[in-house]
Amino acid sequence: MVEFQDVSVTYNSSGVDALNKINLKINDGDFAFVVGPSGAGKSTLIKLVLKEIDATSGTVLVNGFNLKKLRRGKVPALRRTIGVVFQDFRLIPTMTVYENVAFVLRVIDAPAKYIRSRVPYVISLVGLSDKAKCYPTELSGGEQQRVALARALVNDPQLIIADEPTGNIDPALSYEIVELLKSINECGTTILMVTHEHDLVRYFGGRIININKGSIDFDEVVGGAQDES
Ligand SMILES: Nc1ncnc2c1ncn2[C@@H]1O[C@H](COP(=O)(O)OP(=O)(O)OP(=O)(O)O)[C@@H](O)[C@H]1O
Repeated sequence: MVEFQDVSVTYNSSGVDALNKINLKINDGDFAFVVGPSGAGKSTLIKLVLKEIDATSGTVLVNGFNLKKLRRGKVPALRRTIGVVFQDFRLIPTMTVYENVAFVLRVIDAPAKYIRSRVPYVISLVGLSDKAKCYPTELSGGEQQRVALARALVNDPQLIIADEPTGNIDPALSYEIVELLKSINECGTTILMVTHEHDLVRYFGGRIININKGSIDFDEVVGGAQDES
């Protein structure tokens, strides 16, 4: 669950009011698109959820943590409840698909036996079992993003944040990535997807949160074009 109560962010360095008294609630199991023009405050919102920055005022609650009260030492515990997928994949080029995904579990000292069963399972969920031994450079952009998704999923997070996940891939493959996020969401994971791609949002529909100049000017569930066909 993600909840923003009257949250504002002013960046000291620029004096910019990036978010202005935002109120927002995303329940467990929701799927929401976050849209809005460049500079609207979308990345600021994501940085708050990950506690990369703190709110200037207001309260941010994420997966049972009150971020204002969360001490530095507890931030890794918060972040373990969240999987993040970035536009530029951020895979480790010297590691295979399997190793990229396993790495997340190794860092948190997961038992080797668990890693051996969990990693192939998650790789199969994203349809890449036959590529497990490949290196990122041997994969298409869409496949690399699937690996990034497997890596975000492997720790069984409550929430996945996908920050422009389709920004670097072929438009036709973008739909597959969102389908995959949808199927992950159907298994109970909350998904927050930031995107500039209006065609995708129109096609899938669902909850759309539009941020404009630091304020939410639209937060509604709309039907998608796919529902009409
Ligand atoms: N670290 C920072 N220091 C100072 N100002 C910042 C910083 N990060 C963002 N801003 C400003 O805050 C406002 C919101 O920026 P933000 O990055 O959240 O927008 P965005 O909606 O994610 O944009 P984009 O779609 O281009 O990524 C902008 O005016 C931006 O210039």
